[in-house]
Amino acid sequence: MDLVPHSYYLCSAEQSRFMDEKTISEFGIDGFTLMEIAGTRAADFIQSQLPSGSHGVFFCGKGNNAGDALVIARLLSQQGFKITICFLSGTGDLSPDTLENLGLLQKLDEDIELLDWEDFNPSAFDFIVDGMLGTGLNSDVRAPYSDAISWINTQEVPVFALDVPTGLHADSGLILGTAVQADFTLSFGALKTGFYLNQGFDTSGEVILCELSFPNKFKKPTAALIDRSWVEAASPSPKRQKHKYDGGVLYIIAGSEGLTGAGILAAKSVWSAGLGAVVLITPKGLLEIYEKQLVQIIKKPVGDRDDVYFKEEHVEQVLDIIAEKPGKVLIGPGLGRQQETIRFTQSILRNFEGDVLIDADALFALSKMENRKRPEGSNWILTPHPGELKTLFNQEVNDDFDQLNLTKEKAREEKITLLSKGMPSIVGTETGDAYLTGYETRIFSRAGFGDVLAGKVGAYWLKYSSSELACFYGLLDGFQKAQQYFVENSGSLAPIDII
Ligand SMILES: NC(=O)C1=CN([C@@H]2O[C@H](COP(=O)(O)OP(=O)(O)OC[C@H]3O[C@@H](n4cnc5c(N)ncnc54)[C@H](OP(=O)(O)O)[C@@H]3O)[C@@H](O)[C@H]2O)[C@@H](O)CC1
Ligand SMILES: Nc1ncnc2c1ncn2[C@@H]1O[C@H](COP(=O)(O)OP(=O)(O)O)[C@@H](O)[C@H]1O
Ligand SMILES: [K+]
Repeated sequence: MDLVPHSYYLCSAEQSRFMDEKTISEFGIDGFTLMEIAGTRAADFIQSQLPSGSHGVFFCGKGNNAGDALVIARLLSQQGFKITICFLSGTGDLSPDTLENLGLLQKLDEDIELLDWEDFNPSAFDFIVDGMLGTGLNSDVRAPYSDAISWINTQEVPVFALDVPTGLHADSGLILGTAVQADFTLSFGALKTGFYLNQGFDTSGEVILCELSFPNKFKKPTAALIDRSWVEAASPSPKRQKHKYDGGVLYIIAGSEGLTGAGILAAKSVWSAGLGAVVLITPKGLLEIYEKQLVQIIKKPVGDRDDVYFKEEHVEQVLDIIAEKPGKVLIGPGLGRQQETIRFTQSILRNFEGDVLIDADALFALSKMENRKRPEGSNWILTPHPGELKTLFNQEVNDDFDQLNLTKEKAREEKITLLSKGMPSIVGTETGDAYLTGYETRIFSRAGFGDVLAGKVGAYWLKYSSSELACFYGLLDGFQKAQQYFVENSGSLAPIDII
């Protein structure tokens, strides 16, 4: 995580509490001051979104999340905003800092309306602030909080959730009973993993980080968000090549009868990522198809003219080809699941002492392999989709939070790089770190996008010699091209559009 700016860290509720407590007890900035900073930053943002004079209703619980809301209410009232505050649990049991902030608000002598939920009179407000529950959420949302959420979610004005939308679990992104549907979530001190997992992505709206003065040494994240800005800053400049083979060769072992499309997409994707040398290894019976489709790519046929899928008898020939020039191997797209192909794949994986990206049907073969172990000196990147992830590790994956934990655990245990695809796609590293895509990946859930991604990751692996950077660039490249496509075209995205 050393290369990642702290603003891309993703934390759990416990990690947020840890930073909070350490900053208060060890570093010496008290909780009241932190709340003032949080509220000030949030008020600045809200003010930037709305005309002065707007009327906001602030829903407050009894914990510190409500304290943040009261700071914001105080600051905005001084800027000419009209304020209504509605307490869901009254004011008799407020946390100490929240109570103190209520006192400050009352001293202002402004026309601020303070009431309890029972007295709340729904009327026309210009915006809503959710200060009900933050990282203190500990069970399914109870009444009357759930009633307030139902009302909020029928309103058409902007909803600003403080720290976490009420009802959304900060770690897992699961909704506990019900949750506020936010337009903006103003996250304090660190982003939360839950914004990007499970229902979090669709519940949090636009996420804005409001930095607090936590010393960096207290920041211990669960994962980090993949973003082009820091990925580029963290990358060495790729070596300039004099000859096409200088950067190494990507050998693609892909395709079988009926599944040549996967090999074609992967090969085109590698080529378009700018790699100098790509070699597609194919059973000889399919050569003609590839000759027509992949003019610029070198093809190396193995076996006989009537071979239309890989067999164990091709292993020697394939091992000789991939040993010809330094490079890496991408194995899997469209291989099929014939028993002979599975044995072929397993034999390659057992015997090739180099770097391999294992995708699609090669993952299936790997999951059926007894005593699977990387040969000495080789590095592996695995790119399973959720189904393949379960089969590979023989473990149930109930939701995205499970997927994140399993990806981290298995990448570390097996000393591999694991790009676990989905919404979000998650990269686990051998050092036990995890990285998430924070963008919409459901646009890629059509056949073929996995092949394109595998090709890109393979190409970037050669370009940057880092399995992690390869995954980041592969993912970001696809996303960037997809965005570009949507700007320039209408209609649904196809794999070929992002090559
Ligand atoms: N301290 C700091 O430095 C800073 C902290 N910051 C802010 O503090 C927030 C965390 O504050 P917090 O820990 O007080 O928890 P918070 O989310 O307000 O609510 C806890 C209350 O909710 C209640 N409750 C729980 N579950 C419930 C349910 N299902 N349904 C109904 N009620 C439920 C629970 O009641 P109980 O169950 O215990 O009776 C408890 O009283 C954090 O998100 C950030 O906004 C920022 O200001 C930055 C500086
Ligand atoms: N650029 C990208 N960013 C994030 N995730 C991606 C990207 N490209 C592909 N994916 C992930 O890969 C999945 C497609 O892979 P997969 O299911 O294996 O498809 P295929 O049918 O091509 O094998 C997508 O649903 C998405 O989760
Ligand atoms: K909240």
